[in-house]
Amino acid sequence: MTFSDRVFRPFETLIQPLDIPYRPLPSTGPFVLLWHFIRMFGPILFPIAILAMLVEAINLFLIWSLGSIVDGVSAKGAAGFVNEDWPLLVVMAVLLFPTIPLFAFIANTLSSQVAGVCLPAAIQWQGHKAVERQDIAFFHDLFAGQVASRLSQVATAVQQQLGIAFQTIPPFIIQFIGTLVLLGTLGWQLALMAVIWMVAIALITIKAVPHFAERSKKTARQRSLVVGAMTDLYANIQMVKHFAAEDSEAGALRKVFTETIDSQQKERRVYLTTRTAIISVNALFWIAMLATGFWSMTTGGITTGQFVAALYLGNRLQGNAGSFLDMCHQVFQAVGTLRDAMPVMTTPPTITDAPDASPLVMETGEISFNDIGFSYHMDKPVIEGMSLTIRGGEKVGLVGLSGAGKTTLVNLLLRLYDLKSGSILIDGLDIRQVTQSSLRENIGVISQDVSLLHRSVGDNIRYGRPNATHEEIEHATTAAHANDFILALRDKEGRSGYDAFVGDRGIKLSGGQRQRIAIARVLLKNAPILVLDEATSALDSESEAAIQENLAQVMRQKTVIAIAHRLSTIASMDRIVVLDKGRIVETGTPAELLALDGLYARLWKRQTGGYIGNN
Ligand SMILES: Nc1ncnc2c1ncn2[C@@H]1O[C@H](COP(=O)(O)OP(=O)(O)OP(=O)(O)O)[C@@H](O)[C@H]1O
Repeated sequence: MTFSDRVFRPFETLIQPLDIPYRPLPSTGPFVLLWHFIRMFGPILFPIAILAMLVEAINLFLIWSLGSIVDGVSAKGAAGFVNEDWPLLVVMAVLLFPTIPLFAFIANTLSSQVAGVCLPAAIQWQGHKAVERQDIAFFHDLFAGQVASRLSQVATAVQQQLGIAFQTIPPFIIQFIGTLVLLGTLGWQLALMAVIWMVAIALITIKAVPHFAERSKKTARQRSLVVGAMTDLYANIQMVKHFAAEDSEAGALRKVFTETIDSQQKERRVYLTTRTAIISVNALFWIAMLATGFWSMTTGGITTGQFVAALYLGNRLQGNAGSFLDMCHQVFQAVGTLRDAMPVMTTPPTITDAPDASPLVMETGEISFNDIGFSYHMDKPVIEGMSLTIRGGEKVGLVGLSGAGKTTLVNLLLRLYDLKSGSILIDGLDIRQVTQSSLRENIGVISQDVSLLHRSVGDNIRYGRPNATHEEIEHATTAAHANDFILALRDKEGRSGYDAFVGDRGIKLSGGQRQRIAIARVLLKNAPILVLDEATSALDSESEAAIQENLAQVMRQKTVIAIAHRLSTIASMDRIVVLDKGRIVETGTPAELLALDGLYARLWKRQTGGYIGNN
C-alpha cells in the first residue's frame, strides 16, 4: 500500500456507492429528493459542515486578533507586546498551523473524495436502478441519450446543492453572525450597516430567485435535448450517410443548439442583472463602513486596530456576498435541473410484479390468450377480443400482413405491456400473478432486430445464461452455424474469436452473423417457450435451411410461436394462426388454410407464384 493509499483510502472507503440498496426515489419535489440523498450521505455531510464552520470561526478569531495586535503594538511597542501578549501569538500560531490545514484537509478530502465522487456515482447508480425498472413504453417516449444525460445532470445538480448546503452555507452563517457580534462590540452603527447590507442582498436575491428557477428549468431541458439529439444522430449515423443527410441533420442540430444558447443567455441575463445590483450594494456598504468607521474613530468610539479589523471583516463578508449570489444561482440551476429530470427517475413503472407474485414454474408450457384487448394509445385498438390456446409443446406459426399485431402479441406474452382487457395464462397461471423475471426467463425470443451490446461475442452469447461453460456456448454456436465465423473474428484491439468485441449494437457484424449470434444466445438460454420473430430473415437460403434443421431439433420439447413473412419457413408448424388488424381470421394446418382459400392462401400464392403444391 502506497503512502497516498494509506492517507486517502480510509476516507475513500467510507461509503461504497454501488452497494447502497436501491430505494424508490421520492417524486414529491426536488427538495424531498434532496432530503433522500442527504439521509443517504448524512454521515459525511454533517462532519463537512461542522469542520467548515470551525475553520470559519477560527478565521474570525484570527482577524479579530489582528486588531488587538495593531492596538497592542501601537500602545506598547513591538517588544512590549511580544513580552506581555505572547500567549495570544502562540494560540494564533497553533490555530494557523496545524489546526486550520488539518481541519481543511479532512473537510476537503471528505468533500472531494466522498461527496465529490461517491455521491454523484451513488445518485447515478440509484437513478439507473430506477430507470432500469421502467416499462419499455417509457423508453419509446424518450431519446436514450436524453435519459442518460438527465441522470448525469441530476447527479451533478444534487452534488452541487448538497455541497452548497453543507460546505458553503454553514460557514457563511457563522461568518455573518460572528461579524455582526464583533462589529456590535465596536458600536451599533457598524453592526447596523452590516444588517442593512445583508437585508439588501437578501431582497435582491429573493427577487431574482423565481426567475432563476424558471430559466434554469428551461435551460436544463434544452441541454438534455442537445445530448439526446446528438446521441440519436450518432446511433443512426449509417442511415444519415445513406441519405447523405449530414447537412440537413446539421441544420436540425443547429436549431436545438441555437435554442439552447438562447435559453442559457436569457438565464444568465437574470444572473448578470442581479450581480450588478449586488456590486452596487457592496460599493455603498464600503462607503458606509468607511464613513461610520472614521466617524467612530474621530469620536473615540473605536481604535485604529478595531477599525482595521472591522474593515477586514466587512471586506470578507462582501467577498462572500458574491459567492452567496453564485450559490443561489447554482441552487436554482440545480433545482431546475432536478425538476426537469425528476420524472425520468421518479415516475413509478406501470408494469410491476403483484405483491404476492410467485415465480413461474413451467409444467407443459401451455399458453392461453383469453379474449385479450390492447392498444398502445387510447384511441386505436391494436388487438381486440382475441382468444387462442397453444398447447404445451405445440408449434404455432403466426402470419399476417405487416402491422397486423404479431409482434405486439409476443410483447404482451412477455408482459412488456399490460393488457387493456382479458388475460394471458401460462399453464393456467395469469402472467400478472408471476414475477416478470421468471416469466421472461422461461421465454426465449429471437427477434427481427437483433440487439447486441458492445462487449465480446462470448459475453453477448452468455447474456441469457451468464454461468454457461465454454463447451455449452460452443454447442449453441455450432447449432446456430456461428462457430466458424466467430473463431475467425478479430477486433481492432487484437482480441479474437469469442473475445472479439462486436462494435456498438453489433455494427461490425453482418446482419446474418448478428442473427446467428442471437440464435445461439437463445439456444443457450434453453427456455421452455420459444418465440421466433422473423428469426432467420437475415440469412441466406442455405444457412437458413441448415439452421432450421437444428432449430427443429431444439424446438422438439418446447412450445413455439414463430412469426414469419416467408411462409415456407413455418410450413412445418403444427398450426398456423392468421392475424388481420388485431384479430384471428384463420387457423388450421397449412393444408387446411390453403383449402380455405382465404388470406393465408392469398399470401402463399403471392410468395410461390401460384404453385400451391409447393410446400
Ligand atoms: N411502441 C409502439 N407504440 C405505438 N404503436 C405501436 C408500437 N409498436 C407497434 N405499434 C403499432 O401497432 C400495430 C401492430 O404492430 P406490430 O409490430 O405488432 O405488427 P406486426 O404484425 O408485428 O408487423 P410486422 O410484420 O411489420 O412486424 C401497428 O399499427 C404499429 O404501428
